[in-house]
Amino acid sequence: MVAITAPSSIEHIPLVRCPKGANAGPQAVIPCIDLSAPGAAAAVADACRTLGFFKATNHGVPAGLADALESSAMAFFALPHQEKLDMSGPARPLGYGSKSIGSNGDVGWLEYLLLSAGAASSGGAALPAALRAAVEAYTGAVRGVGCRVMELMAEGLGLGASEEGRCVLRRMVVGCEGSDEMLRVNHYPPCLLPPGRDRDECGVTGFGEHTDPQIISVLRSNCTAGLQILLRGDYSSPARWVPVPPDPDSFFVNVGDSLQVLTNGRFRSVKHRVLAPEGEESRLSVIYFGGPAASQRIAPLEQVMREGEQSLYREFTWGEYKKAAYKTRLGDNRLGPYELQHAAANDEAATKK
Ligand SMILES: O=C(O)CCC(=O)C(=O)O
Ligand SMILES: [Fe+2]
Repeated sequence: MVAITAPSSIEHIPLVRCPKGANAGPQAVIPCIDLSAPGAAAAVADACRTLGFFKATNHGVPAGLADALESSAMAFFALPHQEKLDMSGPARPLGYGSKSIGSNGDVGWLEYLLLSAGAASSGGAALPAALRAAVEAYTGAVRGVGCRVMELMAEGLGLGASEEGRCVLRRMVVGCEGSDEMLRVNHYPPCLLPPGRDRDECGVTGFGEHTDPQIISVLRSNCTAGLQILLRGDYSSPARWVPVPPDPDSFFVNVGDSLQVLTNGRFRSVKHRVLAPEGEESRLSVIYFGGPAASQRIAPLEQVMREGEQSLYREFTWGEYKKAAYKTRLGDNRLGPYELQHAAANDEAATKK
């Protein structure tokens, strides 16, 4: 990625270009899972193993909740810069941020609000009343989707026989004292690169590539495209970025790094990024991040481990991981320092069975 000069018609910030990569190779099919269908748990587990990402339909959240949040968020983002800052404070990390993501030099073509979303949270107390009310109502509903998804994940991992097993993931996030739920509202204004040789091949980075560190993320956006996920490569094909067609009526679920560790690598966190919109319309996305309490130990769940299987990760607490994540760049492999070299031994043990 290369920093370039912004066109004079838009505010002068360092733009980061990235190859669009969207048209190379066949279109990827994003798994689309009806959360209320009989085979949902198996389909969720399959999507989490292969892509770490899927689209969830039949989720039961009334469209009005997302619409209300979208319109009150757009009204907020239309306010003068200083007013937005005064109302929510600068993102440290919670608050209003513009163009810079985190404190380590990552930039993107967006502005955002990052709010604590715990059941007892008073995040965003000084925000406009309509926005606060919309955030609260939406958070309650999307938390419900997260709960359903985490139960299906557990069931798909084979833990559904007992109440304890089925709820093991959900209970780390919802109804657990001190859990770390957050809501992020991202606004990407349109941004067209100046005419040039490679405008067709390159876009402007809205949100640079990364994995989400939590257990799960549940995303909903308006109709404006931009989100892409990285399809992992294998011996026969290289990794490639594929666009995720927007669908405001559905939610998109990401496996986060912590879930990758909790499942000892069975579920894989998905690398994703956003390209800034090039048409007339802004992209507005809202992401619910389900993270556990700071003291929660993140290590493979005993119930998922086969006999003799070794952990692929050195264990950590969510508090430690989050602190370490804030010190890294967006695109860094944050799990790297925790990886242990047991994959080959586990593969061998599995084939002997
Ligand atoms: O805005 C989007 O569509 C995705 C943003 C994202 O990945 C994030 O906020 O973690
Ligand atoms: Fe993300």
